[in-house]
Amino acid sequence: MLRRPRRNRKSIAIREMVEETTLTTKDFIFPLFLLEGKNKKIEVDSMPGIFRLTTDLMLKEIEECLKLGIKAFDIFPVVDEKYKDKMATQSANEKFFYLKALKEIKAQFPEACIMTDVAMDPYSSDGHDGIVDENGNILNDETLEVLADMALAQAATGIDIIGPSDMMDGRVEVIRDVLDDNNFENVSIMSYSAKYASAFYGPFRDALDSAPKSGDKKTYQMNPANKHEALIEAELDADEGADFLMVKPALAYLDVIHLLKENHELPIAAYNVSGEYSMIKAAAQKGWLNGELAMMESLLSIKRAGADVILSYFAKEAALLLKK
Ligand SMILES: NCc1[nH]cc(CCC(=O)O)c1CC(=O)O
Ligand SMILES: [Mg+2]
Repeated sequence: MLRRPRRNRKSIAIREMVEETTLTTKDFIFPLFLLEGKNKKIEVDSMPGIFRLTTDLMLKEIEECLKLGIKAFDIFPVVDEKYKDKMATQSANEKFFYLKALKEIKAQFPEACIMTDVAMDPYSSDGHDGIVDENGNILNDETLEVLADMALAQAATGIDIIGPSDMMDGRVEVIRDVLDDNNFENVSIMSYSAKYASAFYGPFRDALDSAPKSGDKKTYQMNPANKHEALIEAELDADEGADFLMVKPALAYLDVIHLLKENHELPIAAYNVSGEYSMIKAAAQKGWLNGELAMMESLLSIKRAGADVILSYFAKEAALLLKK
């Protein structure tokens, strides 16, 4: 035999030498769930090890993560039902707890990269990412105004990256315009470009209590059957001024991550979503698979597929392992 691929696997030294993909803590953005109030920490039942935190405790968590080398965080507010309405009004109220918290976090850790989510669902009494009319339709262009106000209010807190996750058409352009018109030309946009209508968001909707009150998100989030349509979404977002293109979820969509990486020069992000986290956690708790190995293999596969940036609830655990 002239060629024996096993020779390049014969020792750790050689295996490491020929390794094609290296996962590092710098790849991660750690999503965090923000609670109103003080000194409260509530675990998400369907996401063991993930907690909703009040601002004071989140500051401590961010400090710990920074020491581990995690430099970027995506912050999602848990909004009490009494603050929700049809127009997601509280999303742009500078006195509302989440905007005050963002300001505090950014002031305390200016070196941290703070990302926020733009979509109506956490603040909406309908639990949808856009405005719902009397017939249950999600209104695209009317929603854009709400998203622009929300993005501007978030930018005013000093955060670094706006993450539109709503899948309305044209929102990247509208957000870019409003940011630029208000001297926030240095605030980045990480667009959820190819965001699929996925069952894997279930635990996240538990965490925020943000599930749609009626219907589903299939008229705006993408059909899991479609790959080439992701190229249209990505091209539009790139043209409209996005700084990053995101694919979400990650593991069931590695082909889409690869496709976007091959076709775009912009950095590609992938969101390793809540359900992907919970599946591994649940199986590990049952002793059905080795949770640490499954976690690292999944994260590595997302990077190998072409992701430059990985949003993952595993970020802290993986950073601890990578440090060892
Ligand atoms: N638009 C809100 C939003 N932003 C991120 C996620 C999901 C993240 C996860 O599952 O971890 C969702 C849920 C949804 O679209 O229903
Ligand atoms: Mg789009």
